[in-house]
Amino acid sequence: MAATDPIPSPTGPALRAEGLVRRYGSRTALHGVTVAADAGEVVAILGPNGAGKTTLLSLLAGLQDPDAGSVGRPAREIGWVPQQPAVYRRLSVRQNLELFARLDDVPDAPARVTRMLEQAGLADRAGDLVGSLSGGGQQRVNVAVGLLADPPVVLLDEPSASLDPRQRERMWRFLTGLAADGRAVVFSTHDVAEAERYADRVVVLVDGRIAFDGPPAALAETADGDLLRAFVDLVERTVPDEEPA
Ligand SMILES: Nc1ncnc2c1ncn2[C@@H]1O[C@H](COP(=O)(O)OP(=O)(O)OP(=O)(O)O)[C@@H](O)[C@H]1O
Repeated sequence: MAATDPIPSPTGPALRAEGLVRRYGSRTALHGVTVAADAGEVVAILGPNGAGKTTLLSLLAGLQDPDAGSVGRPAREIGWVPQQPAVYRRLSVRQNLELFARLDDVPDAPARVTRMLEQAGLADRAGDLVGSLSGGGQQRVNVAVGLLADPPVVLLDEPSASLDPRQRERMWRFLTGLAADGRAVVFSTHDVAEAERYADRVVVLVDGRIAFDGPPAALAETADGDLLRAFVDLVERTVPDEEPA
C-alpha cells in the first residue's frame, strides 16, 4: 500500500469513500477500496485497462451502488464528467448548458450558464452548434455540464482520451483552475505522463485494489525517478485474482 500517506487537511477531505466493493456476477471489480480527495487537490486514479477505474468513479458519483462500503458525500454534490460526451451536437453550446441546468434544477441558471461559458473558455462559441466544435471544445462543453451545479468535487473519466496535445493542455488549464478555486478534482487515466504532470496525488488501481497512494514523485522514486517504470513494476508485481472461468 501507500509509500506516503496523504497529508490530512484541517477541514477533512472534500470526498472520502471507504471499503468500496463492487461485483459483476462472479467478477469482483473492486475489493474494498478506500480513497479520499481534499479541496484544491488534483487526484489521478491511474491503472491499466480493466483495473476498475470507471467502476470506482461511477460509485463515487452515485451512478451505481457498491455491494459494500460507503461514499461520504451525496451524489448531488459531485460533478460527473463521463468519458463519452453526453451533450447534444445539434444544439448550441449555450442551449446545451441551459438544458442541463434546467434538468439539474440549478439555481439562478442563466447567470450560472454565463459564468460556466466564461470559465470554460466557451463564451465566444456560445451560439455555435456543439457538433461544429473541435474534440477539445466538445470536451470542455462536457466538463462544463458536469460543473453546472457548482459541485465541490468533480470526477472525470479519462477526460483527455480523445484530445490532441494542444487541446489537452487547454483542458488541463481549465481543470487545474478549478482546483485552484478550491474544488477537489479526481480523474481516471492510464496515461502515466498525464498523472505525473497534473496530479498532486496518484492512486494506482490494479485489479480492483489500491497498489499505491501518494505524490507522483514518491512513486517515481521507487524506480530512480522514472514514474512509468515504477508504475509498470507495480502492475507486474500485482498477481491477478483467480477468477472462475
Ligand atoms: N457492467 C459490467 N458488467 C460486467 N463486468 C463489468 C462491467 N463493468 C465493468 N466490468 C468488469 O469490471 C472490471 C473493471 O472494469 P472498469 O471498466 O471499471 O475498469 P477500467 O479500469 O475503467 O478499464 P478501462 O481503462 O478499460 O476503461 C473489468 O474486468 C470489467 O470487465
